Amino acid sequence: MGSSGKFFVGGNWKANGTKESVSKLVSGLNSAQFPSEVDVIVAPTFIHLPYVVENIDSRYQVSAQNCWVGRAGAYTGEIAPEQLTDMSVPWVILGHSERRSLLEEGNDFVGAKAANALTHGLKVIACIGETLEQRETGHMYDVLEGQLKGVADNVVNWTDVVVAYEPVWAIGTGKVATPDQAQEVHAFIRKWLAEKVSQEVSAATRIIYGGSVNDQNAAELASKGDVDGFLVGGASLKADAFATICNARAKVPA
Ligand SMILES: O=C[C@H](O)COP(=O)(O)O
Repeated sequence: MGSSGKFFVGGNWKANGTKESVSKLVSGLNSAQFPSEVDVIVAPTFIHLPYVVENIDSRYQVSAQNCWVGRAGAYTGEIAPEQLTDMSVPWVILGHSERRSLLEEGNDFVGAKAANALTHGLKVIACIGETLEQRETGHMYDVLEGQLKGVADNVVNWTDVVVAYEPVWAIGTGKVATPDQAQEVHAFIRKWLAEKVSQEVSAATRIIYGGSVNDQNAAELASKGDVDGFLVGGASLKADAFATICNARAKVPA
């Protein structure tokens, strides 16, 4: 059973884009068609956020890809949540596996960042996911539980939290999880939320899938009951492909 919320598609642009390519992408997205029953979020780099906030049409919501764990202040190179809300950026992606592995962000740190972001009025896309080695050695569910616990130990109100399941082995590799693999883990996450947080949070929280989602595979993944949307990397840099993914729930796979 999926969440009671709207289907959700996020585009994580990662460290991609130039003034020229971002302008072309925004204009392509402004011409794209998708149903109003889908929440569509785009997450440019910090440096491109003001341009995107100013120029993308109001059907889209804008997200940062990270924020600081505390208030604004003497934290060189960081951006605090209240600075994002001041710039009309309502969302932030936290705990992406690239930050967990490259910057050694741990479960509790990600949870603390999520709590801080929520306190300052941001909505949070909280990412979790296992590596191939963790999956193949039977540690997948322990890893996912630890990551979920990091969020649950810190976050009190889940209303503005979306959980993104992104198996590390599927990110940017072209090796998408099968619809059944995604459904199995999403169902596990929903059950965990019901048991460890509350039935209400489990029923209302959107659990989205990320990892090599594209315009060819999105509809079949979206047909799974517990897949409430996607977090898209590479394919979100192409307006046409991204628009197709935004329409995935409406399509019946062949
Ligand atoms: O945040 C998005 C994910 O890392 C997925 O990236 P990808 O679609 O390029 O595999």
